Amino acid sequence: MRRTEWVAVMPVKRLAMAKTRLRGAVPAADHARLVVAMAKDTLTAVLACPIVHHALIVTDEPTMVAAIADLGAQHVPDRPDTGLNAALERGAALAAGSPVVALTADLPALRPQDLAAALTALSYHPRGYVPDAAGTGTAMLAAAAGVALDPRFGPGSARAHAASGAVRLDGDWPSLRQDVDTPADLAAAADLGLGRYTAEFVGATRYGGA
Ligand SMILES: Nc1nc2c(ncn2[C@@H]2O[C@H](COP(=O)(O)OP(=O)(O)OP(=O)(O)O)[C@@H](O)[C@H]2O)c(=O)[nH]1
Ligand SMILES: C=C(OP(=O)(O)O)C(=O)O
Repeated sequence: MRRTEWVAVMPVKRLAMAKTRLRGAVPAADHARLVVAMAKDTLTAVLACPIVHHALIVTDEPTMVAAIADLGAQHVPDRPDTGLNAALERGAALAAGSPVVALTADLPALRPQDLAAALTALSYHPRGYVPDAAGTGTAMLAAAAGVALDPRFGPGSARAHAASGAVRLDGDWPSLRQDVDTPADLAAAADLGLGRYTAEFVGATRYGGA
Protein backbone atom coordinates (compact mmCIF):
# COMPACT_ATOMS: atom_id res chain seq x y z
CA MET A 1 0.00 0.00 0.00
CA ARG A 2 1.29 3.44 -0.86
CA ARG A 3 0.66 6.12 1.72
CA THR A 4 0.98 9.45 0.02
CA GLU A 5 -1.39 11.47 2.15
CA TRP A 6 0.35 11.72 5.48
CA VAL A 7 -0.91 14.19 8.03
CA ALA A 8 1.88 15.60 10.20
CA VAL A 9 1.25 16.55 13.81
CA MET A 10 3.72 18.74 15.65
CA PRO A 11 3.40 20.02 19.22
CA VAL A 12 4.93 23.33 20.29
CA LYS A 13 5.21 24.30 23.93
CA ARG A 14 4.71 27.82 25.22
CA LEU A 15 7.98 29.64 24.59
CA ALA A 16 8.43 30.90 28.14
CA MET A 17 8.78 27.28 29.27
CA ALA A 18 10.38 25.79 26.18
CA LYS A 19 13.76 24.23 25.54
CA THR A 20 15.24 24.70 28.99
CA ARG A 21 18.19 22.41 28.19
CA LEU A 22 19.06 24.69 25.28
CA ARG A 23 19.26 27.76 27.49
CA GLY A 24 22.76 29.17 27.37
CA ALA A 25 23.20 28.52 23.64
CA VAL A 26 22.19 32.12 23.11
CA PRO A 27 21.58 35.03 25.49
CA ALA A 28 18.28 34.69 27.36
CA ALA A 29 16.72 37.56 25.41
CA ASP A 30 17.16 35.63 22.15
CA HIS A 31 16.14 32.18 23.37
CA ALA A 32 12.53 32.39 22.22
CA ARG A 33 13.53 33.58 18.75
CA LEU A 34 15.81 30.59 18.37
CA VAL A 35 13.09 28.15 19.45
CA VAL A 36 10.60 29.72 17.00
CA ALA A 37 13.17 29.64 14.17
CA MET A 38 13.78 25.92 14.74
CA ALA A 39 10.04 25.19 14.80
CA LYS A 40 9.55 27.14 11.58
CA ASP A 41 12.36 25.25 9.86
CA THR A 42 10.94 21.92 11.01
CA LEU A 43 7.50 22.87 9.74
CA THR A 44 8.84 24.22 6.43
CA ALA A 45 10.62 20.92 5.75
CA VAL A 46 7.57 18.89 6.77
CA LEU A 47 5.33 20.87 4.41
CA ALA A 48 7.86 20.47 1.60
CA CYS A 49 7.80 16.69 1.94
CA PRO A 50 5.96 15.43 -1.15
CA ILE A 51 4.06 12.70 0.69
CA VAL A 52 2.83 14.96 3.50
CA HIS A 53 -0.62 16.35 2.73
CA HIS A 54 -0.94 18.85 5.55
CA ALA A 55 0.36 19.68 9.02
CA LEU A 56 -1.42 20.30 12.31
CA ILE A 57 0.45 22.29 14.93
CA VAL A 58 -0.83 21.86 18.46
CA THR A 59 0.11 24.87 20.52
CA ASP A 60 -1.04 27.67 22.79
CA GLU A 61 1.92 29.87 21.92
CA PRO A 62 0.68 33.10 20.29
CA THR A 63 3.95 33.72 18.43
CA MET A 64 3.66 30.34 16.77
CA VAL A 65 0.03 30.82 15.75
CA ALA A 66 0.98 33.62 13.34
CA ALA A 67 3.95 31.66 11.98
CA ILE A 68 1.79 28.57 11.41
CA ALA A 69 -0.65 30.54 9.27
CA ASP A 70 2.17 32.19 7.30
CA LEU A 71 3.72 28.83 6.48
CA GLY A 72 0.43 27.22 5.46
CA ALA A 73 -0.19 24.82 8.32
CA GLN A 74 -3.24 24.43 10.52
CA HIS A 75 -3.32 25.53 14.15
CA VAL A 76 -4.86 23.25 16.75
CA PRO A 77 -5.36 24.85 20.18
CA ASP A 78 -3.63 23.05 23.02
CA ARG A 79 -5.22 22.23 26.36
CA PRO A 80 -3.19 23.91 29.09
CA ASP A 81 -0.97 21.70 31.22
CA THR A 82 -1.92 18.43 29.56
CA GLY A 83 1.54 17.83 28.09
CA LEU A 84 3.21 16.72 24.92
CA ASN A 85 1.53 13.35 24.38
CA ALA A 86 -1.95 14.74 25.01
CA ALA A 87 -1.20 17.45 22.43
CA LEU A 88 -0.19 14.80 19.91
CA GLU A 89 -3.30 12.72 20.65
CA ARG A 90 -5.38 15.81 20.03
CA GLY A 91 -3.81 16.37 16.62
CA ALA A 92 -3.96 12.69 15.71
CA ALA A 93 -7.67 12.57 16.55
CA LEU A 94 -8.30 15.33 14.02
CA ALA A 95 -6.39 13.35 11.41
CA ALA A 96 -8.33 10.13 11.99
CA GLY A 97 -8.67 8.17 8.76
CA SER A 98 -5.29 9.32 7.43
CA PRO A 99 -1.81 8.02 8.17
CA VAL A 100 -0.30 10.25 10.86
CA VAL A 101 3.29 11.25 11.54
CA ALA A 102 4.27 12.97 14.78
CA LEU A 103 7.43 15.05 14.91
CA THR A 104 9.01 17.27 17.53
CA ALA A 105 9.49 20.91 16.54
CA ASP A 106 13.22 20.89 17.12
CA LEU A 107 14.58 19.51 13.85
CA PRO A 108 16.07 22.64 12.23
CA ALA A 109 18.23 20.66 9.78
CA LEU A 110 15.36 18.45 8.58
CA ARG A 111 15.34 17.73 4.86
CA PRO A 112 12.06 16.76 3.21
CA GLN A 113 13.69 13.81 1.45
CA ASP A 114 14.84 12.26 4.74
CA LEU A 115 11.30 12.48 6.10
CA ALA A 116 9.89 11.03 2.87
CA ALA A 117 12.38 8.16 2.98
CA ALA A 118 11.55 7.33 6.60
CA LEU A 119 7.81 7.40 5.89
CA THR A 120 8.32 5.20 2.86
CA ALA A 121 10.29 2.74 5.02
CA LEU A 122 7.22 2.49 7.22
CA SER A 123 5.03 1.35 4.36
CA TYR A 124 4.87 -2.28 5.40
CA HIS A 125 4.37 -1.69 9.12
CA PRO A 126 1.33 -0.38 10.98
CA ARG A 127 3.32 1.85 13.34
CA GLY A 128 6.97 2.79 13.64
CA TYR A 129 9.45 5.26 15.07
CA VAL A 130 12.82 6.77 14.27
CA PRO A 131 15.15 7.20 17.26
CA ASP A 132 16.87 10.56 17.65
CA ALA A 133 20.62 10.99 17.17
CA ALA A 134 21.29 10.19 20.83
CA GLY A 135 19.36 6.93 20.43
CA THR A 136 17.24 7.42 23.56
CA GLY A 137 14.62 9.85 22.26
CA THR A 138 12.28 9.79 19.29
CA ALA A 139 12.53 11.99 16.24
CA MET A 140 9.45 10.64 14.49
CA LEU A 141 6.53 8.34 15.31
CA ALA A 142 4.14 7.34 12.55
CA ALA A 143 1.02 5.21 12.26
CA ALA A 144 -0.95 3.93 9.28
CA ALA A 145 -4.53 5.03 8.73
CA GLY A 146 -6.80 3.50 11.33
CA VAL A 147 -3.92 2.64 13.67
CA ALA A 148 -3.70 4.52 16.98
CA LEU A 149 -0.64 6.78 17.16
CA ASP A 150 -0.23 6.03 20.89
CA PRO A 151 2.56 8.58 21.44
CA ARG A 152 4.97 8.00 24.31
CA PHE A 153 7.34 10.93 23.84
CA GLY A 154 9.42 12.09 26.79
CA PRO A 155 12.63 10.88 28.45
CA GLY A 156 13.58 7.42 27.15
CA SER A 157 10.85 7.51 24.52
CA ALA A 158 12.71 5.31 22.02
CA ARG A 159 12.50 2.43 24.45
CA ALA A 160 8.89 3.28 25.32
CA HIS A 161 7.87 3.31 21.67
CA ALA A 162 9.61 -0.02 21.07
CA ALA A 163 7.93 -1.54 24.13
CA SER A 164 4.56 -0.35 22.85
CA GLY A 165 5.05 -2.39 19.68
CA ALA A 166 6.21 0.32 17.28
CA VAL A 167 8.77 -0.89 14.74
CA ARG A 168 12.13 0.80 14.94
CA LEU A 169 13.06 2.30 11.57
CA ASP A 170 16.74 2.51 10.78
CA GLY A 171 18.04 4.40 7.81
CA ASP A 172 20.48 7.04 6.75
CA TRP A 173 18.34 10.02 7.70
CA PRO A 174 20.68 12.27 9.70
CA SER A 175 18.63 15.42 9.29
CA LEU A 176 15.57 13.68 10.73
CA ARG A 177 17.45 12.30 13.70
CA GLN A 178 19.18 15.53 14.69
CA ASP A 179 16.89 17.05 17.27
CA VAL A 180 18.20 20.06 19.16
CA ASP A 181 17.94 19.78 22.92
CA THR A 182 21.31 21.25 23.94
CA PRO A 183 23.86 23.77 22.65
CA ALA A 184 25.98 20.85 21.39
CA ASP A 185 22.98 19.58 19.39
CA LEU A 186 22.64 23.00 17.78
CA ALA A 187 26.25 22.82 16.65
CA ALA A 188 25.65 19.32 15.25
CA ALA A 189 22.57 20.54 13.38
CA ALA A 190 24.60 23.45 12.00
CA ASP A 191 27.16 20.95 10.68
CA LEU A 192 24.37 19.15 8.81
CA GLY A 193 22.99 22.40 7.43
CA LEU A 194 20.35 24.50 9.15
CA GLY A 195 17.08 25.51 7.58
CA ARG A 196 16.55 29.07 6.46
CA TYR A 197 15.07 30.54 9.65
CA THR A 198 17.59 29.11 12.08
CA ALA A 199 20.43 29.87 9.67
CA GLU A 200 19.27 33.48 9.43
CA PHE A 201 19.03 33.70 13.20
CA VAL A 202 22.51 32.25 13.65
CA GLY A 203 23.90 34.47 10.89
CA ALA A 204 22.30 37.63 12.23
CA THR A 205 23.32 36.99 15.80
CA ARG A 206 26.55 35.13 15.07
CA TYR A 207 25.67 32.39 17.56
CA GLY A 208 26.86 29.07 16.25
CA GLY A 209 25.92 26.64 18.98
CA ALA A 210 28.40 25.06 21.37
N1 LIG B 1 1.82 21.48 22.75
C1 LIG B 1 2.78 21.06 23.57
N2 LIG B 1 4.01 20.79 23.07
C2 LIG B 1 4.97 20.39 23.94
C3 LIG B 1 4.74 20.23 25.32
N3 LIG B 1 5.90 19.81 25.90
C4 LIG B 1 6.80 19.71 24.92
N4 LIG B 1 6.26 20.06 23.73
C5 LIG B 1 6.90 20.07 22.41
O1 LIG B 1 7.37 18.76 22.17
C6 LIG B 1 8.60 18.78 21.47
C7 LIG B 1 9.68 18.03 22.23
O2 LIG B 1 9.78 18.60 23.47
P1 LIG B 1 11.17 18.75 24.22
O3 LIG B 1 12.31 18.60 23.31
O4 LIG B 1 11.15 17.88 25.43
O5 LIG B 1 11.07 20.29 24.50
P2 LIG B 1 11.04 21.11 25.81
O6 LIG B 1 10.15 20.52 26.84
O7 LIG B 1 10.72 22.46 25.31
O8 LIG B 1 12.57 21.06 26.24
P3 LIG B 1 13.27 20.95 27.69
O9 LIG B 1 12.72 22.03 28.54
O10 LIG B 1 14.73 21.17 27.38
O11 LIG B 1 12.97 19.56 28.18
C8 LIG B 1 8.91 20.25 21.23
O12 LIG B 1 8.40 20.56 19.95
C9 LIG B 1 8.11 20.96 22.31
O13 LIG B 1 7.74 22.27 21.94
C10 LIG B 1 3.42 20.53 25.81
O14 LIG B 1 3.15 20.44 27.00
N5 LIG B 1 2.49 20.94 24.89
C1 LIG C 1 10.30 14.47 23.93
C2 LIG C 1 11.30 14.00 23.24
O1 LIG C 1 12.16 14.85 22.66
P1 LIG C 1 13.51 15.37 23.25
O2 LIG C 1 14.55 14.34 23.04
O3 LIG C 1 13.61 16.52 22.33
O4 LIG C 1 13.25 15.72 24.69
C3 LIG C 1 11.49 12.57 22.94
O5 LIG C 1 12.52 12.24 22.31
O6 LIG C 1 10.63 11.77 23.28
